[in-house]
Amino acid sequence: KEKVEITKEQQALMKIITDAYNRHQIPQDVAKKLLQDQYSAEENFLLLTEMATSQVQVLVEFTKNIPGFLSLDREDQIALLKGSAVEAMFLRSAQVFSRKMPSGHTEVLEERIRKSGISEEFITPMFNFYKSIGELHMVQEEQALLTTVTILTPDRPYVKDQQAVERLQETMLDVLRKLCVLQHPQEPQYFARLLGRLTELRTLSHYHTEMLASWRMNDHKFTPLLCEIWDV
Ligand SMILES: N#Cc1ccccc1NC(=O)[C@H](C1CCCCC1)n1c(-c2ccc(Cl)cc2)nc2cc(F)c(F)cc21
Repeated sequence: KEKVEITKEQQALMKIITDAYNRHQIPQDVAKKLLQDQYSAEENFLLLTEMATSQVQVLVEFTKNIPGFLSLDREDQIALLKGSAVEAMFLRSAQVFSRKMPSGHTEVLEERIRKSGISEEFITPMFNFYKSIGELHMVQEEQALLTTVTILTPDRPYVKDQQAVERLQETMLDVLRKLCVLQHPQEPQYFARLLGRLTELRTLSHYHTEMLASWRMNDHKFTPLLCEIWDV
């Protein structure tokens, strides 16, 4: 049984990523808002576009703290941000949904989201993903590294130097793998399960354009930044 050990450099890398991840979170907590009041489909859609717009802004700030990201080709940096923004939003939403809440709150939150305006066909795959993320009981370092691994996906559209991105992603995957072994010693397949969620995340993110277009209301308005990032 090989002894898994996180090196000093990997420890430092994990701290940089986790601190940046915790620093760059959206201030107002949408879950609290949703638990407080019931909103119309229009108000919920506006709330979503506001959340998603500020999410993109904090994502840009977060990536500046990923060691090596700023050394990538500038156009590749943009391609990675554009290619991962929707997945990062669903990953963040899943982490918010999976947070420990007072009993009964998660059920209320789920109900409010079910009734928010999203069309029926997307509710099940979305909550299946949220619950599968919840079952992993990730520690914050794992959440931060998983988001980083998602951002550093080499095969996003328009990435020119895929090898450079691959090298960065492999560095992060190595730390994440060791962390999983150390955090979940009884579950040798935990790391594989974690990566399997990224496949589910990519599938869910393919629906996002339809999810927005089918929001139960007319005249969907988007911010200029979202028009850039979401193919709407
Ligand atoms: N959280 C969060 C979050 C953080 C950054 C960016 C977007 C976020 N998501 C959001 O705000 C939306 C709200 C927006 C108002 C109407 C109801 C959904 N959201 C989504 C959801 C994201 C996308 C798409 Cl197409 C459908 C749903 N899954 C959520 C799960 C949660 F538990 C949660 F509280 C909020 C959640």
